Amino acid sequence: MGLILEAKNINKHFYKPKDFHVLKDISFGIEAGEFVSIMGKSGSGKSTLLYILSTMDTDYSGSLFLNGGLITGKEHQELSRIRNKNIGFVFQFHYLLSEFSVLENVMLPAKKLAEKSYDEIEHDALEKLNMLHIGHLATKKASRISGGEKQRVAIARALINNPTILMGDEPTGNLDSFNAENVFQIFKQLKEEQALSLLVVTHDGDFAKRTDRIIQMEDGRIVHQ
Ligand SMILES: Nc1ncnc2c1ncn2[C@@H]1O[C@H](COP(=O)(O)OP(=O)(O)OP(=O)(O)O)[C@@H](O)[C@H]1O
Repeated sequence: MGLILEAKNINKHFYKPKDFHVLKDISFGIEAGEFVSIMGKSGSGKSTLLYILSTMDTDYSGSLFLNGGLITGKEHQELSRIRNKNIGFVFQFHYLLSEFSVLENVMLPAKKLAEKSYDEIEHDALEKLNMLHIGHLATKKASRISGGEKQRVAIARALINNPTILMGDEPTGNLDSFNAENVFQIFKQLKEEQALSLLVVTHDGDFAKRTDRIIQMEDGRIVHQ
């Protein structure tokens, strides 16, 4: 199968307070339907890499390809559209808008993309919520649901534009073991039933060892995969 995401010779420096070569010649690819985790000690560069791969950080050298097309060098607006359409992202913290309903939160990225009517987007959002077994929460305010439910809403929001890859930066980091397992099972199901590609930074060895491949980072390099 083809590569969904490919990084070639990614290097990144931080220049303040002094020159720090944080990512050192990172090259790897993710195949369609692959579930990959990134592990490594604190400070090894995992989040920095993930923000480049998710196109949120453009300050690096090297090349990034998404679905075979070169992403590196695209201007801001086009990049933002490519990201919104193709990449779902789940953070450690859910970042839901607390005064909005669950349904409105999930609909937001699709409204921004503006490719469908309001009714279609609402229908899609309910479908995602039902798939994650939280359809009954649709009209509740985001501030009124539990932590585990909030993370599932965040996943539904990340899926609303039917991305080709879902990325997560410690998506289970704030959750108790029950809810963390729930999130893992959702990711596994997305891979198995929808052939979604997943890339997740995690400190949780139990989570990582059940993914297809672990990318081990050390001091800004991939040392094992
Ligand atoms: N904006 C920045 N300016 C300078 N240095 C930074 C900046 N952001 C991160 N760093 C440094 O880059 C290195 C890698 O950071 P990064 O957050 O990618 O690590 P990580 O492996 O994700 O760590 P953790 O597991 O603790 O989240 C660290 O040494 C960090 O201090």
